[in-house]
Amino acid sequence: MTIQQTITAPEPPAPATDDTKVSPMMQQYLEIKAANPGLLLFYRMGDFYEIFFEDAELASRSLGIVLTKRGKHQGMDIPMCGVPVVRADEYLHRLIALGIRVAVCEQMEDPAEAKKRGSKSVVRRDVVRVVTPGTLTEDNLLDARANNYLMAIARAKGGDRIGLAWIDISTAEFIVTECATGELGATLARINPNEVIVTDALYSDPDLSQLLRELSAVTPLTRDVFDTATAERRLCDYFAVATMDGLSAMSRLEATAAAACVTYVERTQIGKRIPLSPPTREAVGTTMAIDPATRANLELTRTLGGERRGSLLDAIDCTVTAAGSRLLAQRLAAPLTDAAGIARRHDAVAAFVADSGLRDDLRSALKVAPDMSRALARLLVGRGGPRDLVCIRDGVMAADQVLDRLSAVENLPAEIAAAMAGLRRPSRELAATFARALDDELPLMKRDGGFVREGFEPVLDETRNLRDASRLVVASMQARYAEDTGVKALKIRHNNVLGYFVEVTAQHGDRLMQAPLNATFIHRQTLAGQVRFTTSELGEIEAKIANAGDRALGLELEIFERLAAMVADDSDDLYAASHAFAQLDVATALAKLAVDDNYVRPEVDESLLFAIEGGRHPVVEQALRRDGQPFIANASDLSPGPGQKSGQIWLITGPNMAGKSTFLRQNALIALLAQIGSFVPASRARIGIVDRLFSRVGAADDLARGRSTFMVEMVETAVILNQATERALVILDEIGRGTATFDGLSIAWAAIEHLHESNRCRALFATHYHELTQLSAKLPRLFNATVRVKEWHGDVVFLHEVLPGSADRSYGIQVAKLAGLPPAVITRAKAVLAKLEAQDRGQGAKGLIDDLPLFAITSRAPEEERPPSEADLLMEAVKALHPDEMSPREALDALYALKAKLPKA
Ligand SMILES: Nc1ncnc2c1ncn2[C@@H]1O[C@H](COP(=O)(O)OP(=O)(O)OP(=O)(O)O)[C@@H](O)[C@H]1O
Repeated sequence: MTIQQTITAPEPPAPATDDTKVSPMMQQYLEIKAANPGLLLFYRMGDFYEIFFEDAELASRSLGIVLTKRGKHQGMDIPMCGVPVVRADEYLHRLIALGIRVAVCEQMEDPAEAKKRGSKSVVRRDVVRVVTPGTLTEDNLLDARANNYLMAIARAKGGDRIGLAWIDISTAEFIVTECATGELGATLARINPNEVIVTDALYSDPDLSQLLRELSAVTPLTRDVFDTATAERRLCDYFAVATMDGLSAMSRLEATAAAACVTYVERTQIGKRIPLSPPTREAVGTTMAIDPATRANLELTRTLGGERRGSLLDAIDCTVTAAGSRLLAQRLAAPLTDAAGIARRHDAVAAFVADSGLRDDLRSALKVAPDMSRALARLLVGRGGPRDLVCIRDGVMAADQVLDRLSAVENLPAEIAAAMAGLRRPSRELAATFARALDDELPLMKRDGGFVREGFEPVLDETRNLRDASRLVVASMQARYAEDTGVKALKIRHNNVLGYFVEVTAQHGDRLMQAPLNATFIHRQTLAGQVRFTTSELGEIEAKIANAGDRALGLELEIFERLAAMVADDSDDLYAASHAFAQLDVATALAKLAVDDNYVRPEVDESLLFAIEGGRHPVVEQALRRDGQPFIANASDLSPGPGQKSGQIWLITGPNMAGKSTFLRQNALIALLAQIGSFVPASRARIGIVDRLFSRVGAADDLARGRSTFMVEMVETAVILNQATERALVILDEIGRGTATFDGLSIAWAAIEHLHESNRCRALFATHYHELTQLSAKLPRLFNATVRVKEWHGDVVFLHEVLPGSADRSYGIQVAKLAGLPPAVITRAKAVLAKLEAQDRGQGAKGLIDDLPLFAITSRAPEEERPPSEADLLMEAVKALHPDEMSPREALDALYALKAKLPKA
């Protein structure tokens, strides 16, 4: 869903006349609202964020909270609703999920301060932060297992190239790249940003609007954010450097997008500088291209129903840390295409497969290691708490543990050695200081105090003693007052309104209000059952306690800032260590998966091989295992045959439910797993790098985009036939089934010829059009395979074995019977089928193969070259006539001339 919020500020208030008087507070609200267009305003009033006008209506609808009224504006009621500050995160989370951006406006001074300026003065307020889906840092607003990307898309006027930059504030990642407009969809699908920013103009560009509107949140911004002329300067300012040359080489478009990202971050974080790594350029062509339809069809990170459960990622994710899970998802989104890089990852997995003790020890250590990167990000933007500091301390300590364990092993592969180098980077002194400074029990917020360990800072200890000693004084005072007044039940209590006060039950109240006790006890409040007093002595001690308490808190906050500054100084090294943890987590997790599910190391090289022995489907296998069912392993071989230069196409026929789709998908997933650096579910796999993966499987309507099932199928097929090259792997399942039989068969027929002659890629093609198997007689790289079933007393038994050959029938009626169609329908269907088959006998497609020349030949005879027909000539002659300029005689002659051109009967 795309939401471009058009929350408009209410009309600015008219000058105050008697009936349109605007209160000073409302005046302030309207000014702040007008300064923050397009944002829903959370306006802090005491313990609530209040929301007014149209914002209130939107919030009430979106959050299901009660809409009330508060006062009047220009004679009309002001709609209002409120969110308690303590629950604000929960509500923010829901608004963000709907793509609504929120400006949080806080009270910038104590109400008492405002009062000093006059009784009518309004508390100073300001927007301290804009909360948007792509700029979150709070743990409770983020999905721990997924990256949270903000992406900027820039395009030069009239150009075809697009500059992209994306950042994850919570991990400091900052990446830029460029692509052609046509590749934008695939790139967006790969990165899967949580928020995209574009110019207003791009947002309404007809070429891109469809694509952009399908994203979860798109924020159109004014042109200045994407201004190319100032891009470099804005980047230099952000990174506090004189020139970007030293940071990274970027194209102008990339720099424009990168600058848009930092400007947007600055605008949303208001006054806080978010630390980001300098932008790195994503190397073009180093990852397998997978278009959005293929990602969706293969259910890589979500099932077609939108769930994580049941997806490939869910099946292979054995990571034990959130950062590891995020890295695995990133790798799955962008499999590598260089054999050396892939081998490096396989080496690491292999080392952990071979040494189960090492694997288990590391996993146990990683399990308790905290998510340092997100704690780091919070600390760096000034939103961190004491628990984030502890997270850093524990992270560095965990790094030592992991290093200890790894140091005991010899000859570790390069990927693990690199991770170890990352773990060594953070300063150990920092961890030691933190260990001395931080208490065992920690409050969530730094402003609650009490997180610095006793003994760390002598001045703090002294101040705390003073505060605590004064508290003891209060206790002894209570005993003395009880004695002096003779009221045993006298208590000294504290609340925020009265501060410290003496409380007695109503029956003793009078005594304290009379001489001589009234000289000491000053009456403050009478409640139903109690009477409350203060004394000057109590006032003094209260001031002392408050002072000492305030000073202790002030000292603690100073210490907090000192520690946070140490983190900031060491942030690059801490990020490196955090990434190293994630790398180790992914490598050990993939090793565990390989061992538990019996995966092997694939042999990946630059060839065009694709030979899988004993291949299985990673997700279906796990599902069947849970039901106690075995998965039948199957081989495939799309490698070029002897004397051939290009890979093969397998045409798979077989009954419904036999396992064709499963077989197709498993081969695609094996290639993908191999290239992310994982072992694969097979007994042996030899794979020549796949640079592009295409799949067209299943059929689904896309009514939201106004496309029928058949249209979706054809659009996706068109992409494949237009783009697949020799290094691609193509999976096509039942092309043409969404239309009339002969249309479908013809399309499938022509598509196979095109794949074979033009694309020359490795491909798997499943179909129920058995006529297509004839094509193997003409196409040397087309190989027929079938999924075996057995017929048993009229029923069908699925064996799920893929073998050379072709199926003679689809057993559709037997499958329908299994599905529970009424017996009468089954009997009737059998009769109809028998009749149809008898009629069709001898007239099938067998003749076609001889009658029709191959695709390659037909394509060489373009339509324009045929001689004009008589109808064409006639049309030309009619077009040449100009009736308005003709005399009746000329018109009659022309009519005779036309008649003469008609073919003689
Ligand atoms: N190799 C296998 N081993 C065990 N069970 C399998 C295997 N392949 C498929 N199955 C089971 O058979 C079911 C049907 O498989 P699949 O959807 O791949 O069939 P299909 O031939 O594509 O059917 P249709 O032509 O009706 O679309 C799967 O859900 C799975 O449970």
